[in-house]
Amino acid sequence: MILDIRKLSVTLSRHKVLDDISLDIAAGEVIGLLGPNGAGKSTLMRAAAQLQDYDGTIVVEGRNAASLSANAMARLIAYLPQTRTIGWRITVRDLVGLGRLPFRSYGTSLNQGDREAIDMALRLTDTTHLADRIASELSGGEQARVLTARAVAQTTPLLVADEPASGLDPAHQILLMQALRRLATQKRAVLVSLHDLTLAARWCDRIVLLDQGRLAAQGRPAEILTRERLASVYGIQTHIEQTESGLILSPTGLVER
Ligand SMILES: Nc1ncnc2c1ncn2[C@@H]1O[C@H](COP(=O)(O)OP(=O)(O)OP(=O)(O)O)[C@@H](O)[C@H]1O
Repeated sequence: MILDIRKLSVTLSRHKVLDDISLDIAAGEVIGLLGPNGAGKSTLMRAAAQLQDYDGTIVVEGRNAASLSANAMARLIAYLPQTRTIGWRITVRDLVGLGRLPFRSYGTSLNQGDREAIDMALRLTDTTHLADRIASELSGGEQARVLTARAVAQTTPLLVADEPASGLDPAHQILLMQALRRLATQKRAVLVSLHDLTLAARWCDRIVLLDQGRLAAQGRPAEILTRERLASVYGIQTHIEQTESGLILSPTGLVER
């Protein structure tokens, strides 16, 4: 098991933001973390990356995450936060290269393995042609892809990505999901939060659905993303169609409450 979360609870300003969440992620899996705004997705991801205090246990690759050093954690989990604005003048290649820091001793230069990881991350995110540009001068979607590349370059067993598809054009959304699928191999896995139901249904092995800090359901996309459940969790009416390329889910309106 790559990630094992047991009885995770988080309380912020006396408000229980996550309540008794248990889930595990095996090697090879892409897990889609879904739920309405405020459901607790970012909080769960931040807790998994040890950026958030919590109650419960989080085990990464058999090791209790709470007892790991920051550097050891950075070799196990790459975390892509939701906010993705680049505030400094740095080239794209140098920024993506920051993903290699956990593997380098202070003051040493990039080795062949580092350069290969950076090139792979640039390729997977379709940012190779941007490598020599100043990252802060890129468009919003380009900056988002570059920051995804930085996390990919970390080559960790687990990638935790908070809404990496937001702001991307449709082609780059598909490229991103293909890249996440490619990253999930026998040794690696991905936890990704998404608001696009079709992307989640088509590209994720499993959906974990949060609702008001609780685990509403988890399982295969077709089992979880049903009209009834989407109505009760998101308050939407949804047109669902099974096509040759997979499930398509289009929200068509709001449920009258
Ligand atoms: N510091 C804080 N103090 C109090 N409540 C907080 C704090 N940070 C977050 N929250 C609350 O925790 C809940 C979960 O927030 P979180 O960001 O995890 O949701 P989310 O599912 O990622 O939402 P979104 O889809 O909007 O990104 C929200 O109700 C939010 O208002």
